[in-house]
Amino acid sequence: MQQQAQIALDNNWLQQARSVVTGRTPPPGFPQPGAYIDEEPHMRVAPSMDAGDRRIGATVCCRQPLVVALDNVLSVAECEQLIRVGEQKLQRSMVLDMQDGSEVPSTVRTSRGAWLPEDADALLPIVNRRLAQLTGWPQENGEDLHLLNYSVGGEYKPHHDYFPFTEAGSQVHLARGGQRTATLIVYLNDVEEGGATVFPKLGLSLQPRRGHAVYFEYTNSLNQVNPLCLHGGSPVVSGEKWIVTKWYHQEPFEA
Ligand SMILES: O=C(O)CCC(=O)C(=O)O
Ligand SMILES: [Fe+2]
Repeated sequence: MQQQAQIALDNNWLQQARSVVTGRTPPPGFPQPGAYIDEEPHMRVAPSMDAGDRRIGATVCCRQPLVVALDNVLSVAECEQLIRVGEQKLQRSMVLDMQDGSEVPSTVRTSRGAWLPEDADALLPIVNRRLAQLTGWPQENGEDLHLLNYSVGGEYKPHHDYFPFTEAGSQVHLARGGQRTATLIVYLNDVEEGGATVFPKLGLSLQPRRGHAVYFEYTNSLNQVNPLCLHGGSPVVSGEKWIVTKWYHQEPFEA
């Protein structure tokens, strides 16, 4: 009896949620009570995927939420070139202040970062096109690639890439293309020791390998976000770590 009432409540909520969802993006800040509802993943995963100018191998690490390990995303020369393009511009990494949405120096993220705008180098349009084809997200829904460099001890403590709907500071970011939906992290070098990308709630850990990548999805069509996608970059023990991250949004992203 108790259980039936619960189901009726959930269905009712789902109905309400669907009725407000018009087109692809629900109203900004639409509150999402209840558990995350799994949907068909956005990325069409196959063991060997056509990314336009090369084939990329994919291994599903987790189905719900979708986490995929990818190999051969960038060549050795491309990894080196992306580091060269961005290394002059590296700055101490920032995080969002959840009160006002401004960027503040982070203790959660001890790394240096730089944005790689599309016009920074002839390689960027090639890579952006390839990643869009691979993931199925329109290229314009992606932010510019973001380069990160961690030295020994550098880490990115477990966090979510989405903007919490309830935080005032998220609103300015949600206004630029809606919620983030998916993340692709490409490893630009092998890390001697440490530096794995970890998903503590999924029991997953991926060791950086040059040219390989990890991709994951965390927002559904009801505008809910999946807390199981908590992830972080564990501390580098020896060597250093270079990555580029691509964040995709529900709608075209306005820089
Ligand atoms: O360094 C990592 O492995 C994780 C990076 C990350 O979470 C991000 O760039 O959003
Ligand atoms: Fe992240």
